[in-house]
Formats: sequence, structure tokens, C-alpha cells
Amino acid sequence: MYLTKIRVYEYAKQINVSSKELLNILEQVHVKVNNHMSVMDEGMLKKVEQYMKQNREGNSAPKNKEQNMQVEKKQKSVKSTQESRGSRPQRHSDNNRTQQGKGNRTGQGQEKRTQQGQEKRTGQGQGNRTQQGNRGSKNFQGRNNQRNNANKPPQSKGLTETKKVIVAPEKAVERNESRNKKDKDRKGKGHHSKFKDETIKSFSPSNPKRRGNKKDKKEIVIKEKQAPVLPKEIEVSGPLTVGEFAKLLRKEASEVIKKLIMLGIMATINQEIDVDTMTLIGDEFNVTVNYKEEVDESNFEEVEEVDAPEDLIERPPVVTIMGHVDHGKTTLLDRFRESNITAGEAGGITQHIGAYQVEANGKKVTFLDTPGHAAFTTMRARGATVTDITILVVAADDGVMPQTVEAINHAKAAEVPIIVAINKMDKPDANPDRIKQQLTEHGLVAEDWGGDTIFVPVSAIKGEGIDDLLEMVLLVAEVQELKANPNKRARGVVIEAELDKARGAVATVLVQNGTLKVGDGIVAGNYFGKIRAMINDRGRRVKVAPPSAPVEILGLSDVPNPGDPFMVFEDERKARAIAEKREAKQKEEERGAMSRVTLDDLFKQIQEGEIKELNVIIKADVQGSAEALKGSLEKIDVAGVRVKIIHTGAGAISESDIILASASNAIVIGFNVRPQPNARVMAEQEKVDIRLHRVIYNAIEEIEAAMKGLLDPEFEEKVVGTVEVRQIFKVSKVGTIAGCYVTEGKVVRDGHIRLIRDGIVIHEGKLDTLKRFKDDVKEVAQGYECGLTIENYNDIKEGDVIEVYVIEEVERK
Ligand SMILES: Nc1nc2c(ncn2[C@@H]2O[C@H](COP(=O)(O)OP(=O)(O)OP(=O)(O)O)[C@@H](O)[C@H]2O)c(=O)[nH]1
Repeated sequence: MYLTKIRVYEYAKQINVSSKELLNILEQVHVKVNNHMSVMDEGMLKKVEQYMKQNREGNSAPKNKEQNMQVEKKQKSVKSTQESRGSRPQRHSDNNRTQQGKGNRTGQGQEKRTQQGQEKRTGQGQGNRTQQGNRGSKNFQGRNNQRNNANKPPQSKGLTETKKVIVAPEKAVERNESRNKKDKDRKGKGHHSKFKDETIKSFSPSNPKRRGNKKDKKEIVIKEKQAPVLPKEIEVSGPLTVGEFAKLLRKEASEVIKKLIMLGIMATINQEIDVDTMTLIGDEFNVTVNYKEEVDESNFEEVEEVDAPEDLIERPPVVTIMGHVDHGKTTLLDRFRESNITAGEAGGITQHIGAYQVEANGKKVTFLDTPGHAAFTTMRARGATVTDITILVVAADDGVMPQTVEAINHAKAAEVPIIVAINKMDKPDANPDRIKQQLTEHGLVAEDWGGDTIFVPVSAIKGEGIDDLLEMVLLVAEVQELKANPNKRARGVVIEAELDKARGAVATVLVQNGTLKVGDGIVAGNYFGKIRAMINDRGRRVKVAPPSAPVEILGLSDVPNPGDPFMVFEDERKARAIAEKREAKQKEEERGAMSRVTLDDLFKQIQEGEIKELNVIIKADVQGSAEALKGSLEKIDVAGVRVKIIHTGAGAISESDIILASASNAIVIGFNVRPQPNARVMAEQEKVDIRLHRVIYNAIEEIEAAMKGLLDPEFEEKVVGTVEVRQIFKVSKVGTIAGCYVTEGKVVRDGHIRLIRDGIVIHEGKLDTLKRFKDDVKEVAQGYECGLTIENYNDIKEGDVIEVYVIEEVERK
């Protein structure tokens, strides 16, 4: 007898069903409870009892149309199974079979070992597992039920039958169908040879011990396939045990072992042999062993997916705006955003999510919202090629400026087509021809001047020429034939990401291929998650994001970096495993050296065929020297390897130069200039090789020697400290004494020095004297003041920086 009030889980226990099942029943009888802790009153109990009674009597009378169909299907499939198996008595139910861990007939040969292990532990069939992924909670529920059932002793008839109705009916049907198909296949082949019949019989379900065992199933397949001819070729993707290998060869393991012994290898049937050994053994049997590399999914950004041409459809171009400071990049971006709102999005509030889409002539264009080449190249440095087209903004009244040139070189290095927008045409002193002239010098020749670069005069502030510019973007996009396959799992790039107090990790991603959906299991950088929600550039929640669409996603485990790749996987669990693997790999890589080009191992890389062109960035005190150096370096040709100058400029080596070098695997040559402190730090982090010279000839000689493998790195300079000149004292006979402060490292009395003014090397030489107060000292450490003089040099000024270095012997690699 029941108590009058009882909790769901207690009652479930009493009637020997799981709480989940009971909750299901309660739902069926329209009784509302919150969870398994909810209290059931007598009325509820009665309803459940009645329901179960009905089921007992009506043998799981279907409750709705869907179930009706499922039950019908189930009955059908059971019938046909019986037919196909002859007079074998019908087993309990499919669920029961699964519960006994024998449901693996439907399973496939993959992931054999791990799955078998798990089946043993959980008593769960494999059929279950292969069906995971697309089902969501229903599947989960089914699994739960099965697990519960598996662990329970046999129930009274009525209860077991109740379970039959509620235990994931879809799955049972699928499993049955799958089995039916196999049976049919087997039957359909018609010409049962005696051998085959016997084989099947010997594994037939009437032999309860063997029935449904996966291993046996495999043997059936193998024996069925067995033909008198041996395979001519087999494919392996890594070491196999002797037994597995023998199976592939369709030979007895003992034969393989014999051959191994003949080769001097002692191996048992369960020992693994490597691919080389397999190749040798294969030769003995006249079988070619082909090695097929297994795709490492954790490296997904490097795995290129090739889509069939018919699956590809046009996708919107992704555009980045670059140009010199104040030439109007932001104004232009705003103008695009305001004037051409995507159809159906009108009225939405513009969100700055890092990218946005506009529509022109019925076609969409995606703009990246971060103007400037630094962001562009930072992404590229992370291996992300995001941009399809660059709009280079040049102010008509200002002309080509240093950052314009940088932007051109960054775009060229990334091989992205450039459209020039001559902005501020409304200004009276606008001179587009001057800009065309200036850009010719940088390889951008206007169409009307016989070149192939599109120039569009615009006024961002007045909104003039914007439509023309968009039209040109679409034209260039058309020529590029940008396509993607929307009908597959999405992959793309993280544009921006941050940690939001309320929403957790928020990332703006650009879908590059496939379609991103809410609920997808995703890996972004080294993090994973299940997409909880997606928000577009108009602040609207969306369920799907097609190729080239930028969306904000919620649900990641942590904040990825801009430029990180993302990809969707089967489910969150898989995504987690991939993310963990990526993180471990990254840590490992960080520990080891990165494979950047350095002059020291250039020769080795050339020999190994890794390098066909040596990318170089030249920074010099004046543009003239940079050009001179460029001209000389470009003439170098050693064994077909050429020097390619990807950027030249005047002034100190900046962070932007290092980012470009890192993205393009280039070395940086400084001629009479020094790296800025943060650029130096970054170069160390990014392992970018910086070579500093004061004589053009030396720079050329060094590169040439490195390419020939003749570089002699026996001595290397090591910067030990920097001091700042704070005060100057001119003393007759002594010369100029510099009152200094050691800002970094230390200054050593016998060190070499470089005198730097505004990032440019003014003088190179040695220290003459080094004093603390009145005493001569050998060295002065960071944070202390000192007085010094430079050998034969007096032109020291306040604010100068003196870099102190020593020459050290280094071991040749
Ligand atoms: N007359 C005129 N002024 C413009 C035009 N476009 C932009 N400006 C002005 O130029 C200045 C700089 O414009 P921004 O859009 O901020 O330039 P930017 O290139 O984004 O500048 P940074 O973000 O500093 O690199 C602003 O004062 C704008 O109002 C134009 O077409 N005509």
C-alpha cells in the first residue's frame, strides 16, 4: 500500500522504474510535477497506477500518433526479423537485447576497442552510440532509461512492458530497421554458398554465447568477403598488431609471424608492428602496403576541405578598410553601415560587434569593423586569411603617407586585391591625380592610366561615391568568384572576443564556410562550447549564420583570440576533446622553438626546400638608404632562392614591422635604426630575426653568406643595458660628460655602445670612462645614475639613449 504522500523518486523506486521514466509517465497522464523531488498525492498515484494498468492490458497502447507509428514499425520489423531468421523464437524485445550489451549488431567497426570497453562498463549497446549527436535530450533520456534498465533485475511482466513504451522508441525502431536491412542484404544476395550458410549458422543467434558479438560480426563480414584472391594493396594509417595486420592481408597470423621471424623480428599476435615492417611483410606476400595519414582533427585549420563544385554557392566578399591616420577610414565604415542596411534588418540598432554586413544591388558585403592594417596583419600572423578585398583610403588633400605605404605592403603580402578610395573629394584642395601619380610608384596604377587598379573618388563625409565604391567591391568580388558550401558544419575565424560580466565569453566570429547554428558544438582557438545564442550585427538573435556572416556567439568556455580559427564538431563532448588537444599541443609548441626563418638556419631551410624566397623588411634612417639596400638585396640569387623585399620604410623598427614579419615569415633588417623597445620584446616573443647594420655592404654580405650557408655566427652582440642621457656637462680637455640614468640592465665600462637619437643610430663606439660620483667603476646597475664619456665622441645631447652591448662568442649550431 502506498503512503498518501510520496516523492517522485521514492515512488519510482517502489514500482521499480527510474525517476525519469516516472516523470515521463506523469507527463503522459498530464500530471505536472517539477522534478524527481516533487511530492505526489494520492490522485496522482492513482493516475499512474491506472496508466500502468492500461498499458499492461493494452500492451503498451500507443499514446499518440507518433508512437503509434513507431510501435507499428517496431512490430513490422520484429516480424521481418523473425522471417529472415527462420524459426528462431522471438526474443524479449530489442531493448532487452541492448540491455544485455548485445545491441552492437547495428554498430560499425570503428572505435572498436574503446567502445567495447565502455559497453562492458555500462551494458549499453553500440547502436546507441552511433546514433548520438543529432538527437539532443531525447537521446539522453533513452540512454538513461537503458542504463537504468540494464542494471535492474528482471521485472514483473507488467512493468517491463510499461518500460517498452517509454524507452526511446525511435531508437528501437532504428535498430530494428538497421538489422532488417542487414538481414535483407544478406538474403538479397541470393546465392548462398554452402560455406557462407555454414558460417552464418555457426554465428547464428541460436548460439546464445556468440550472438550479436561484435567481433563475430566482423568475422562474418570478413569471411563473406573472403575470396580466393589475396588483396593486391592494403591501406594502413599507423602501427597495427600482428593479428590485425594478418587479417588485412587475409593470412593466418602464424604465417605473418613466420615471415617476421625470418626478418629477425620476434612478435606475438598482439604486438604492434610499424608501417615499415608491414611494408616489408607485405612485399613478402606480394601485397603493396600503402600508408594513409590519419587526419588529425585537432589541427582543423590546416585541413582543407574540398567541396564539390555543385555544392558551392556565391558568398559575400569580406572587406577591410586600410589607410593613413585621419584619411577617413572610420567615417567611410560608418557611411557604409548607415547607408546600406541589409534588407529585413532595417530598424535594428547597429551593434559594434567587429564586423557588419550591408547590401548593394541585392548582394551582401561584409565589412570588418577594425580599420587599419595592424589588426589585419595580426590576424594574418595567427594564420587567418579573412579579407577578400582591401579598400585603401587616401585623403585627396593629403596624398600618400607612410601608413598608406605600409597598408599597401601589408595587403600585397597577403595577396589581397586593393581598391583605392580617394577620399575627401569635397575638399577644395583635393588632387586625385597627384594620388594616382604617387600610388604608381607603389605598383598601383589606375585603370585610366593603363593599369588595373580601381580608383574611386569619394567623400565619406558627404556620402558621395559610396555606392560606386560598393559596386566596385562587388565587381572585384565577382572576378574573385568567392564561393562557399552552406550545407555543412561551419568553420571560420574569431574576429573579436571578450569576457562579458553578464554573458560570459562572447566572441564575434566570421563564418567562412558552412552554416553556423545555435546548439552547435564548437571549438574556437583552444576553447570549446555549445552555442547558446547568436546575435547579428543589428543586435538581433539569429538561429543560423551562413558563409561570410559575422555573428556574436555565446557559450564558449573561455575567451579566444582574434584571428583564432573556429570549427563546429559533432557535439560538445567532441569539441571539448579537440580543444583540450589543441591546448596541449600549443603548450608543447611553445616549449619547442617555432619554425621561423632566421639567418642562422636559413641555409638549412633552403636546403630542405622549405624556403624559395627570403622575405625581408627593411627599415632605414632615410628612405633613400632603404631603397638602395632594397635594390642590392633584390639582386641576390643563390641557387634559385631570391630575396623578396615585402616592405621598406624610414624610422625605427616598430611593432607593426614585427607583426608583418611574423605574419610573412620575414626577417627585419635595420639600417642605422634600432627597434623600439616594445618591438624588440615582440620580436623576441614572435621569434622574428632582426639584423642591424650600419654599412650597406655588410648587410648584403650577411644575407648572401646566410643563403650560401657561410654565415659565421661565431660572435654575436648582446645588449646588456640601456641608459638615458639626462644632463650634459662640457669640460675642456675631457670633452662632453653625459650624466645618465640606467633604465634597463646595466652599463659596463668595457662595453661597446650605440648612441641613439629618435630611434636612429648617431654613433657607434666604445665607452671611455664610467663613473659613479667621483669614482671610476666597472659597471652601474639599473636604477642608478652614472657619468660617462664616449671614446673620441662629444656630440651627446640630453634625451639621447645609449645602448650598451658586449660581443660574445656563440657556438655554431
Ligand atoms: N572634408 C572631409 N572630411 C572628412 C571626410 N572623411 C573623413 N573626414 C574627416 O577626417 C577626419 C578623420 O576621419 P576618420 O574617419 O576619423 O579617419 P580615420 O582614418 O578613421 O582616422 P584614425 O582612426 O585616426 O586612423 C574626421 O575629422 C572626419 O570628419 C571627407 O570625405 N571629407
